[in-house]
Amino acid sequence: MSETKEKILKINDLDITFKTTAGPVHAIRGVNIDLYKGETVAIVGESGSGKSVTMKAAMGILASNAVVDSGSIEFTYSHADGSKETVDILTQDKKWIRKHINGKRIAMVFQDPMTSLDPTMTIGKQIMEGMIWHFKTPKKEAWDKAVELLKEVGISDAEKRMKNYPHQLSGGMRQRVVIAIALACNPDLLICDEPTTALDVTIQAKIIELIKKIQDERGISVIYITHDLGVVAKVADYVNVMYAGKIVEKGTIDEIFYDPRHPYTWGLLSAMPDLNTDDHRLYTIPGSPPNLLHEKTGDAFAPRNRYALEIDDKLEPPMFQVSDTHYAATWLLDERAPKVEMPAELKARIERMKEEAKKNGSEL
Ligand SMILES: Nc1ncnc2c1ncn2[C@@H]1O[C@H](COP(=O)(O)OP(=O)(O)OP(=O)(O)O)[C@@H](O)[C@H]1O
Repeated sequence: MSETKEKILKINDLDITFKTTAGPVHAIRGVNIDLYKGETVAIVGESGSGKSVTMKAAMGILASNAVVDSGSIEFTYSHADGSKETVDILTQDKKWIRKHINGKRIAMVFQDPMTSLDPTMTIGKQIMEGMIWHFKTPKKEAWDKAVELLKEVGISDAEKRMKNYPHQLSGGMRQRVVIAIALACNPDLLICDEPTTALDVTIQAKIIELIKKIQDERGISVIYITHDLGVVAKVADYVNVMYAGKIVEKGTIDEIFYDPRHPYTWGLLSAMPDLNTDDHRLYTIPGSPPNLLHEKTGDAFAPRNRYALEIDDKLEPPMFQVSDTHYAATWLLDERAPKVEMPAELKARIERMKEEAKKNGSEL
């Protein structure tokens, strides 16, 4: 990538605790993420790892019991005249964010289109709404733009579809409408939270392709939140693996898939369905994610880690650098650690993935 990359989002040392009646829940612990124009970053991890809270913080829509202990979220967006402005989302009030950022500069596509669509409103109206509210676009112009957007997301008979209600469309079509709504105000950043989980496999692939195509054409940046590494492989330039509120490994897509260093990433990769073999016995990472109400000393992953060292119970591992772009928080990377290799089955699987990629002439 060139040196002139334009930074869109910089999440800096983010730390968030939720106040609950049972005590403080330390949900986000020192998260750093950088995102550049036109690139895609994936955040992957099991349920409860902190993916959604991180993204809600970036959109300024944290729950009212959230306390930001430290950090900043610098978002750079473009004005209509092309000029740029950078704000720290965490210091802006909610009203300002609703007016200037949400749905306008940062748009979101959620897992289930039915929850983001209003069942009582035609899809045309729902696409026009943001343009009219944020930009005071005249109705006729908003209508024409909405029809264009429906065509852009691959909906035929767009004029007719404008008058349909969500229940008159299939699941895949509804998600296309949600994408059209997200694009209506020409955002700089699209956040996709498990956008294909509720859809069947062939539709999933089509929606992923659509998001990619739109991203290329419009040069927008995308953050994918998912627990599905299969999706990550298809979409991401960079991957952040989260565990118990912390990024435990980050790297380019090739580094994470071909040279993973954290035992948790090994577990996630081993648990990925492998379409290239007949072996359908799926590996699962033993145990379950920690209860963040009870903070543990040392590495939060240690109780589930068959490669844990003695130090893991005492001291949290720092981020060890593997390359300019690749980091992992595991004591296994300390020079004093015994030499531990990833499981042999995973190694074999990675070799198969490489072979497959070579055959298809793609990077992954
Ligand atoms: N309002 C809240 N009050 C208390 N705890 C919360 C609140 N919101 C989130 N949490 C906690 O923060 C942690 C991270 O949650 P988060 O929703 O970000 O996980 P996730 O990785 O997005 O999971 P999923 O894949 O299930 O969406 C969890 O332990 C969750 O229980």
